[in-house]
Amino acid sequence: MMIDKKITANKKYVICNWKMNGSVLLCEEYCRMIENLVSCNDKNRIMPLEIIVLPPNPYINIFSRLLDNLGDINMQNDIISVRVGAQSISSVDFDFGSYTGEVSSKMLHDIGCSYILINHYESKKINPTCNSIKNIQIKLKNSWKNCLIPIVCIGHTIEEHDSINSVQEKVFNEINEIFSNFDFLINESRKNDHINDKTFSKIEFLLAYEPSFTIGSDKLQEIDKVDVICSIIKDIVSNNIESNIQKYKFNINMLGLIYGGSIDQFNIKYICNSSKIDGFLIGRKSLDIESLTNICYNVLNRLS
Ligand SMILES: O=C(CO)COP(=O)(O)O
Repeated sequence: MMIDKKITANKKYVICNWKMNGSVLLCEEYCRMIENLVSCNDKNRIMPLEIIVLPPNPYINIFSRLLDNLGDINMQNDIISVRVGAQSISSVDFDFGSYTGEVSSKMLHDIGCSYILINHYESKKINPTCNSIKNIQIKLKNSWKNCLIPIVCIGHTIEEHDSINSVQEKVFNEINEIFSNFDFLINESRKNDHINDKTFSKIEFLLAYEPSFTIGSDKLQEIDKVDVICSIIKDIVSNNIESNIQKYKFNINMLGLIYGGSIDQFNIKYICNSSKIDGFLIGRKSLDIESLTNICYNVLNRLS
């Protein structure tokens, strides 16, 4: 497998997955943190940082409104931008209807979400049926249809982790399964009344590599291994789905590869040095403003 250094996103990401945590107070604290980050940031940096916040659904709108109140924060400083997303969408293949308890991607787009987390290990554990490959593909299609950018999680278990070959096989199979039917998904996603070839010229997604045994465990995977696996993943994407998606103006050089699992304010200093990683998916430490600020500073200072 060749390591392709070209495949690097043109910005860096810190993705804050609150999981089933948060409060109005946390929304307010986040806004203060963002103000501080922007005001302290060196405006001459070349690599922009996008902070993506994924609160539980009841807080999405509150957080977005508080963010709006900050004014032109994203304009003042091209280097740091903030976007909001959701942690899950329904696998029901409709925008509206009698589906008690379900939330569609159309609704999430309506309240200002830009991103949607798909195929997260914890969601799969809690609700395997709703996260079958068929349902993941429905979620992908409906995200694109409603202009949401999917953050697609992939990973492997501790048993598979012991051999690079089994990791490679697992991530290869998972990526290929999820992105099989690509033509069909894209064509279906374009059936939205408001979207046609002119307005919907680009397919975007982020891939998040999260080994399941590192999630919530305080065990960061060895950085050398993360580097190797991230290279393998970028190779798999470029070898297997790039040709399929070129016609949809998907730019492989823009693919963001995100790493997640027990990132904190200490280990970020090391893992930040990886040239293969375009950003981080953070769980517990995204709830701790001091740690998160520290993580953001490290990403701003190290990744380039
Ligand atoms: O699952 C994760 C982010 O989506 C990682 O969670 P932790 O950072 O708490 O390990």
